[in-house]
Amino acid sequence: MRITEIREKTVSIASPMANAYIDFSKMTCSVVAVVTDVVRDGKPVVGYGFNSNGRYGQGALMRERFIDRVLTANPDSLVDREHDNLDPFAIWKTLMTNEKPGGHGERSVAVGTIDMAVWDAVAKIEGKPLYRLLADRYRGGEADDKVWVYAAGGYYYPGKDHGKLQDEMRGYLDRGYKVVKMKIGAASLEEDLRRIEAVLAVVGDGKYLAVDANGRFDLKTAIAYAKALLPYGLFWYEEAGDPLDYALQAELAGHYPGALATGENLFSHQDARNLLRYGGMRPDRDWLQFDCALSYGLVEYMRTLDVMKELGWSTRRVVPHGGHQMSLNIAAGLHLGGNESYPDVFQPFGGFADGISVQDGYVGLPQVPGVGFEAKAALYEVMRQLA
Ligand SMILES: O=C([O-])CC(=O)C(=O)O
Ligand SMILES: [Mg+2]
Repeated sequence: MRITEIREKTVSIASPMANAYIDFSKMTCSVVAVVTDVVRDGKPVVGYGFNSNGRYGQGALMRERFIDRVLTANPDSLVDREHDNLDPFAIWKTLMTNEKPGGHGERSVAVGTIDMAVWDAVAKIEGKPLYRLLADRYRGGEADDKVWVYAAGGYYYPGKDHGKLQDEMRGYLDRGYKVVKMKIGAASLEEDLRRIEAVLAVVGDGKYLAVDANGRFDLKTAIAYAKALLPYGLFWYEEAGDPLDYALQAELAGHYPGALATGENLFSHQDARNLLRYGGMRPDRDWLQFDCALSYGLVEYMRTLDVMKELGWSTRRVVPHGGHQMSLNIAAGLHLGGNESYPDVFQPFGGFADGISVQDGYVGLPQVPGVGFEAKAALYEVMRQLA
């Protein structure tokens, strides 16, 4: 049993929208295919992955370092004998040969994307949906059969007025979502409050609305927003300041008794541990948003979940960033609190399997082997072209 080839390509996920920090006019992501010599249903098993959004494609790193390490390793060293399958942990270790500690980012995206494709292949070889495999191996067989999801959008677009923002949010509620998320921080506080009130007029109550500042604010601005947001009783207030500014995050918590969320731009279990040690995050109300696709994949994600456990956090406090099916599988299989969803943006990568609707804010998973990419036709069309 061996990996015969790893292919990658960069695809565009460009759109005119912006959050408080970047616009997406040139955004790309990597798509990866891990081709194996294992045959199922008369065809070689191919695992697929992609790297979520926001960090651009990482094909150069894959081509220059990572793919070769796997293809030149002794194939027997990458096999999991106990399960007669590929070994994602051994492959991860091979990928990370001669990589120094620290400095997580870019390479964590390259590795996370390949790792996703490896797990997709592993679940296909085992003939199970990935979430089922994860529950069987790591949670005594107990999987969640549906996952809480919220609809993320509410971006700034040229010419987008409050009416269009309201239409967008109404569209999410019509499709079964209960909680929606919108961007803040690219307008003045006064204008953002008007946008928030426009959305509240649609969703009905602050508990159905989360807001995301994408790391834009300094401490003073973060606190000014905190004071203004508090009376709305929002679902969460996300990424107020720089993702690595744990002192800001901790100080902010002292001014905001409501729920805070952050973590999508932390790419290792060490960075996650620093957030939990020094960021003042509260395990009884706050939310963590680590995204495996950006942060060295599921192998590293399990280390992050271990760190959380050591520091007194339930896995149910994690709702990953990225709106992808990989995190949906991890959520269902490893008992996370939910998952982000992009019903409209980042297509065809946003959203979940075709024909599975969101009901009362929960979504089910397709019963196909692997991550479920084959059950999302528009996405599979992009992936299929690779292998
Ligand atoms: O706008 C982005 O970069 C995506 C983001 O923060 C989120 O989905 O929470
Ligand atoms: Mg965010």
